[in-house]
Amino acid sequence: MTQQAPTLQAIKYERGSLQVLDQLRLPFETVYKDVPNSQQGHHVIQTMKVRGAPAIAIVAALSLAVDLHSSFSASPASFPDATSVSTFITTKLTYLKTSRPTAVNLFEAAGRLSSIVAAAATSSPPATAESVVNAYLSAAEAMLDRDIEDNKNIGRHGAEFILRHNPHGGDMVQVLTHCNTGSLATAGWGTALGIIRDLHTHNKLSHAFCTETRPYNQGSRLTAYELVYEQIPATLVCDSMASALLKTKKISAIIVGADRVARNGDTANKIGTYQLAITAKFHGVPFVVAAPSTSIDLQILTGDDIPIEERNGVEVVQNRGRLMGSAGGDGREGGDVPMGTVHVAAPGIGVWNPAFDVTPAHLISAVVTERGVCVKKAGQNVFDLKSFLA
Ligand SMILES: CSC[C@H]1O[C@H](OP(=O)(O)O)[C@H](O)[C@@H]1O
Repeated sequence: MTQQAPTLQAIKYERGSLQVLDQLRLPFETVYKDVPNSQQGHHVIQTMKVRGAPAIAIVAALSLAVDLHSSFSASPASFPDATSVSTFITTKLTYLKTSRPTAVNLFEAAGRLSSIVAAAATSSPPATAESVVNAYLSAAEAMLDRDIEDNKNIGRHGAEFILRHNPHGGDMVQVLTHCNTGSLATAGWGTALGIIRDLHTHNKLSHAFCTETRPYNQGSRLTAYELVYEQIPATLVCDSMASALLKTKKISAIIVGADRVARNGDTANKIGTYQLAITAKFHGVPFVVAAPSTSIDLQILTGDDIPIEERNGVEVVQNRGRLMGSAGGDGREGGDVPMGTVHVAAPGIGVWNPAFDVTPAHLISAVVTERGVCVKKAGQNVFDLKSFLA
């Protein structure tokens, strides 16, 4: 077994304090940004200083935890009873849910935390403001360890599946992944990248390929950073190289994350995922979606109903990186764009910038969760995730 290097930490939390690694500044600068309240939580999520479906939910919940802890500590009189606390929490959760629309984890967490708070506020013996505050803090804080535990299980289940379904045989695999699904998208270890970590830890990974993942470059800036940091054998490819890679290299599987999986298995994930699934099908390569069960939205029957975030076109026409020969970055401190942003497109051109696309279930080989691997029944083109999660 390969010695596990410490994985990067996107989120630093202790009661009363939250910091997030500013991912707009990676891989060139490691800067942690304080998140003292829900408004800043909304900001760091919306500007993608922190991103990744699980991380979005966790940072939203913990930004409210810090907000609630400091507000209650500073002025207990502002919270005369349990109802005043639950109203504060519900209002802030409603606001945090407006930060980004596609990743269902944020909405699942908000719903679950609201239920916990409502139960605490109506419990007997009669609830107090403090008892409801503590109920929220405990539930929000538990998300950190739970996410890491889920990701370790996803890694184990996914690695077993990929080794068992390697189209090239043998006990070592080469895989391709898209976007960033590692410690920078979660509380730690990661989902699709967690599978890669598990394979590497057990000496079953001969090589990992990652796409740059235009336009935000989660692959070249974040996944490549994680892989290099942990000395996992890896190669960066342009998004446009994926089909040529599958044609010329013995790729055992394509592994991706998910922002929202519909009940039938249709999956919304980073833009570019759909075309990877198409080329995987063409080349007979297993296409594996890795996500915690909190990314599965049983309320949505098919991918047609998944809201797809469209982001500002500036993210397409401006490239991110370090200006060569510069002191590093564009000189703006704490801006909402990555360091060294340069304009790379003809001024005046129109831009379409959907942040996600939907991969239909019939192109997906398996949905790997912390509970195990869901596959389609023989002859079926869709998954039955409701039964799988029952
Ligand atoms: C485990 S992260 C899941 C998912 O989130 C990423 O999107 P974004 O970077 O815009 O937050 C990407 O789609 C990942 O696959």
